[in-house]
Amino acid sequence: MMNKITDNVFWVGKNDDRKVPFHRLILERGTTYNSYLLTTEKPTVIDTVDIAFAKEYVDRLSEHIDLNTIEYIVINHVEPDHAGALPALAARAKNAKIVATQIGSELLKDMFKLHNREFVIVHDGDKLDIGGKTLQFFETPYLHTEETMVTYSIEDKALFPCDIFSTHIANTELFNDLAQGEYIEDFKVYYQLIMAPHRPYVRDMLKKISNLEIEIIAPSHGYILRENVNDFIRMYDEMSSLGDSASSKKVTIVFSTMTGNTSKIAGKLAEGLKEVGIEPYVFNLKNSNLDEVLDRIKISDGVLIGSSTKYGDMVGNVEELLQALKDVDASGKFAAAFGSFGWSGEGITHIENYLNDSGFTVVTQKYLILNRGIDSPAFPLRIKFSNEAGLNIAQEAGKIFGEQVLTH
Ligand SMILES: Cc1cc2nc3c(=O)[nH]c(=O)nc-3n(C[C@H](O)[C@H](O)[C@H](O)COP(=O)(O)O)c2cc1C
Repeated sequence: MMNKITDNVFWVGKNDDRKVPFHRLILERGTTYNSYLLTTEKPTVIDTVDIAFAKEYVDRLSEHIDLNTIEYIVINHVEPDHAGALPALAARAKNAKIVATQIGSELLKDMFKLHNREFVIVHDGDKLDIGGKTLQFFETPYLHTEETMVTYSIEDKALFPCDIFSTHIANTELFNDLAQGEYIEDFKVYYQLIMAPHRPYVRDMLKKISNLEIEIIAPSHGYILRENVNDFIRMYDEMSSLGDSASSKKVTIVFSTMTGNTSKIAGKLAEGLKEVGIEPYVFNLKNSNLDEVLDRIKISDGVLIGSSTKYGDMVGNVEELLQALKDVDASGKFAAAFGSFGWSGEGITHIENYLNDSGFTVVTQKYLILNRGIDSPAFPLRIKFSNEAGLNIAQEAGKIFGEQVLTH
C-alpha cells in the first residue's frame, strides 16, 4: 500500500490489526509499522516494518519503485519491528547504502549479518542530500534504545522520529485529523510505557528539535500527526517535566572506608544525583551519629550504602547500621549498595543482602534491565580501588539512581 504524505513522500508501511504481543503486553488495538519512501533523485526509505511482514513489504514496495534505484535506507532504530525487514529489503535493493548511527550500524551488522554492506554513519546534526530534499539527523539515545536517532526532512518540515511520538493503534486513516475515535489516551499510554523510563533523554530530544520547524510528525507506529502538531510536542514536554518533585525528593548516602576510595565513590554518586536536581545527605559513618543517619534514612526516598571490603567483610560499623535498618519502614524506598574493592568485594554483596532482607526496593542490574531497559551502570556498584573510569561510572550511577527516585 502506498499513500501520499506530502510531496514525494509516501507511507509504505503495514497495518497490523491483530492483538499484537509486544514487550510482555498485548496491544489490544493492534499497531502499524510505518515505513516511508521518499521518491527524490536518490530514492530513500526511512525505516522498514516488522520482521514478520518483511517479504510482503518488499514485494509491495517493488510494485512502486525499482528496488535497484533505492540509494539510501535510513534506520532510525534497530528494533525488529522497524528494522526487521532491512535484510529482505537490502537483499533486493542492492545499491542502497544503510544510514544509521555508529552504534546502530554495529548492531545492524551483527544482528542481520550485514558486515559486507555499505553504511553511512551519521552524527548529531549531519545532513544528507538525497537529490531534491535534505535529511538531517539527530541522535536521540534511549528513545527508545541506545542507538536511536530521528530524521528531519528540511524541505518538507517533516520529522521522522521512529518510536518517539508513536501510538499503538492499527488504522487505515493514517493521519490524526482523520482518526476515527479517541487516540490521545493511547498516545499518552505509549509515552508512559516506552518513553517515560528514559525521561532525561526525552528532555534532551525536546531541546534538539526545539529549533526545527515541524509541520508533520511521521512516527513509526500509529497516526501521522499533521494537525495540532505542537500539542503533541507539548504533551511530551509536560509528561517529561518533573515540576517541583526534584527538590522534594530525598536521598541519603552512607559509607565506611579505610583509605578513602569508597569516599570518592560516594562523592561521585552525589555529583550524579545533583545533576538530576537532588541534593543528597552524605554521611561518612566514622564521623556520624548512627541515630542521626537513621533519622535521615527514614525521611529519604532513596538510600545508597557503601563499604569497601576487608578480609571478605564490610568495614567500620556499616553492619551496625544495616542491623538497625531492619526496623525502618522501607516500603516505597529505593536502595542500592556500592563500594571499592581489590579482588573480590564481598562487602558490597553483604550490604545488598541486608537491603533485600529489610524490604527496600533494591536497584540492581536485573532491576534496571526489567524496569528501565538498560543494563549499565551495573548495580550494585563495584569499583576496583578508585580508578578514573570507575569513578565516572559512579557519577552516571548516581544519575540513574536519582532518576529512579524522581520518577516514582
Ligand atoms: C587489610 C585489607 C584487607 C583487604 N581485603 C580485601 C578482600 O577481602 N577483598 C577485596 O576485594 N579487597 C580487599 N582489600 C582491598 C580493599 O578493599 C581496597 O583497597 C579498597 O579500594 C579499599 O577501599 P577504601 O579506601 O574505601 O577502604 C583489602 C585491603 C586491606 C588493606
